[in-house]
Amino acid sequence: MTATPTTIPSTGGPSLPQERRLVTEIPGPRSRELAARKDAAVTHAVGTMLPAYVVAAGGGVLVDVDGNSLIDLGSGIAVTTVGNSNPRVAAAVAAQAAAFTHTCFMITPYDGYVEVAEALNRLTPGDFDKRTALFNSGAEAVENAVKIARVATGKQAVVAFDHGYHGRTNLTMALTAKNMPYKHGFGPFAPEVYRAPMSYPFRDAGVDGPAAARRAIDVIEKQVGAANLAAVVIEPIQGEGGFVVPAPGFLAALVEWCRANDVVFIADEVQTGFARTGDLFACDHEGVVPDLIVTAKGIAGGLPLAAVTGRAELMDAPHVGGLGGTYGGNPIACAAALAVIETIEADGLVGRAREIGDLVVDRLTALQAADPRIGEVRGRGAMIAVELVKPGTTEPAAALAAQVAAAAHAQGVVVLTCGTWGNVLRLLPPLSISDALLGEGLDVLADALAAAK
Ligand SMILES: Cc1ncc(COP(=O)(O)O)c(CNCCCC(=O)O)c1O
Repeated sequence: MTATPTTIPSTGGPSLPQERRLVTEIPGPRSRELAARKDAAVTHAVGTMLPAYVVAAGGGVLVDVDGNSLIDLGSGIAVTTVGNSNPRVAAAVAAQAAAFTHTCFMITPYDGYVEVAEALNRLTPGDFDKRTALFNSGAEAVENAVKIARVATGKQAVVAFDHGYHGRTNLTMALTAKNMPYKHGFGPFAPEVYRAPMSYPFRDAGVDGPAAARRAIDVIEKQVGAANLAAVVIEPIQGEGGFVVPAPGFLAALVEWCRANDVVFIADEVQTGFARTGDLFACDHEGVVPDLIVTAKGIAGGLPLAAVTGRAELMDAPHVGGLGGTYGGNPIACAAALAVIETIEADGLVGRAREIGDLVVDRLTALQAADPRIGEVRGRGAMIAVELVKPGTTEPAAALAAQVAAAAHAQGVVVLTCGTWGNVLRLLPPLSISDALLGEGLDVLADALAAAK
């Protein structure tokens, strides 16, 4: 193993030097050695976007085994929203780990699970009686939201949307739109899952929200039938599908139709939840109140936790023992979640997400004015995307997006892509990032775009 560089920190959090520092090429020699070991030990089916192996993280940086300090514009896919190794989260995790690590809530319960449920019932949209169930991953929570809706309505069909993403389990693959890399070869998929057209303003040529909702409802009524439909599952802003923000009024019109037809409206806020979009939940932006809301990712600052929260009469529809799992609501993850919620409230992170969004959109919109390859800058809060196209068209430019992302990675900026066509650069910085570091990351991105052919 290559000699350990002197600048390897053992502690993360906001005390890490908030700088972009390249001491080797990215990835460096120690990362490359680890990547070789990964290839010999881990299936290649689990890919890695940027094989710079991390040793510490915090604020807005990731430090790798070679001593490089990278600007983090990905937050581990919208997870470390309050900052990696956030001090409150780290302390809560350490204290809980020292007390007990697991009992299985279904066997001998503990207060952390109840406190998280109480917080979610209080914080999620809707001023009605709610209940919560905790799980481990977003996909698991989406699966259980569908189980709940099916029992509550006595109906089986589920509708998801074009460009939607909901997970990698069998049912959530059926709900997910994009074949590669999520679904290819893994069928057959769960039955009774149908797809409706999404409101995608950049590609909708002037179809407004209500009209897009009528278009979707027409497909649902003709191809599924409300009498057969248990639930509609939708991301208020689609994540993996390209940060697609539906036109105003689309979600509200869908909710209204669901309410009138005994269809459960499930908001998948796995990627948009917990202050990411400049509201505590993306549904809050338009006053949309889902019947069930699925949360994960940002909920626990990196600890695996997910939740289904919703109307008590729906959540209590399954029989006792019908929901659960060994680890659901793990006590350490619950301790992390309570610290995350405290941090979001104490540090005003909803407002910080809006500040970040304004800063990012201003910079990217200025770039767009001079670069016709930028088809659209969109998103809300600290969930902003750039859709890249062939100049003057809406034709996706996936190779350009990949080239820009790779160039940014080489310069020590971690940026992700997404989108049905892979042509969307997405920015998901931790809300703990400084304006200066965020601005430097955007400078690198701008230079990478300018240099890309
Ligand atoms: C809206 C929405 N619902 C559900 C999920 C699934 O959450 P899990 O915790 O990954 O199961 C996601 C996860 N998104 C990132 C997946 C990355 C990948 O697997 O390549 C999401 O964004």
